[in-house]
Amino acid sequence: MFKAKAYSAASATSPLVSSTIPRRDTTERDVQIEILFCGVCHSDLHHARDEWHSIMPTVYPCVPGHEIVGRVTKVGSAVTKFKPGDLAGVGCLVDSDHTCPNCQDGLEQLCPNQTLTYGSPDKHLGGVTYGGYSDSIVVDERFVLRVPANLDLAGVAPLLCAGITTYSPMRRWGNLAGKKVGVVGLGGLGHMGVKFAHAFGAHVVVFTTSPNKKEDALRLGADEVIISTSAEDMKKHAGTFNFILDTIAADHDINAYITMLGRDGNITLVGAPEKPLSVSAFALLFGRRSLSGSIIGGIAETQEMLDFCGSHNITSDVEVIPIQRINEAYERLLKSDVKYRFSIDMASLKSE
Ligand SMILES: NC(=O)c1ccc[n+]([C@@H]2O[C@H](COP(=O)([O-])OP(=O)(O)OC[C@H]3O[C@@H](n4cnc5c(N)ncnc54)[C@H](O)[C@@H]3O)[C@@H](O)[C@H]2O)c1
Repeated sequence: MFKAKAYSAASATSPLVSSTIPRRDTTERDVQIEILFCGVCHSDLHHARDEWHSIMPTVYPCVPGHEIVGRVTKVGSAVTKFKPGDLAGVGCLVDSDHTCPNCQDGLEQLCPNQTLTYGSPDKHLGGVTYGGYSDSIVVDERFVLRVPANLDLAGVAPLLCAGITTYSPMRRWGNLAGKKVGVVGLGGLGHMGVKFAHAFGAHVVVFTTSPNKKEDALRLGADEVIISTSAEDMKKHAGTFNFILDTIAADHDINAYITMLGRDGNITLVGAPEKPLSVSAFALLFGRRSLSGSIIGGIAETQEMLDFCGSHNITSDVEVIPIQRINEAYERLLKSDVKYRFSIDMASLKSE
């Protein structure tokens, strides 16, 4: 075991502060990574403030962060995929049972015995797992991703969660080329959804409550923008979408978006608001529409997404911050005041 530097929260109402955490020594299959950048996902904030208490209560102290990119510093004797000096990525998962039907199908994100990067029981050290707001992490090589060398690393980090979370459901819903695809909420996930839908050849429409995001949405790859507070705008597009990705982090009227779908259209929820949403049966019945959920993606698919980003030159639009500004970043995230993801430069932790 060794000590790593990290930022942790001691309770749902305390700020994140500088601390030290234990990390395990590399075992046979492990890769030790010096973390260079870690994205700030809205899930980090939900977790740090225990907003998902009824589903998965937070154990304190907690260290969030599951959009990790770094450089390998050490590998165990049985590691074959990585060597010291390689770039490496880690997303939301660091282990699974490898034997359940979901794992067998490469869907580790659905494994009932998965280990999340933060907040899961730590099989090695006891306590819970600690995430990427830290200078290092030790992970089983099966959960470590190869990072394309041509991409900006600060912008790569968010691909490990925001990227795969939006890529996976769009891939699952088939060939989107020429289809009318909506993205609801232009935040960290939403802006990646726009980039992927555009790269897949869809006609991309962004729903946003903020008229000032219109220009950005078009720059990111949207073909049209709907200001969702305009009843007239919404009415014009009702019943015309093939697929909609809903990334909203807070309570909202999902029926307004369900009725945007055409026949057999699907709306997939990736946003995870604290409170249940109210769904109108009639909005689904008319048009034989469907509502689904999706959570990150499997490891093979995450690698596929990173390789796709490498060949299409796709990264997240980031504002790079030092770790010392993380609490302020959370407040700004709540006000949608970030274009479009904070990425923490972990070199800032060296001075702690
Ligand atoms: N399903 C998954 O695997 C997965 C993975 C990562 C994050 N998430 C969840 O997805 C959600 C979004 O995460 P993010 O990191 O993109 O957050 P974010 O804060 O960057 O973006 C959320 C967006 O929702 C918009 N929004 C908030 N309230 C709204 C409202 N009432 N009406 C319309 N728009 C509204 C905000 O303006 C913002 O653009 C969070 O709940 C997060 O926990 C889910």
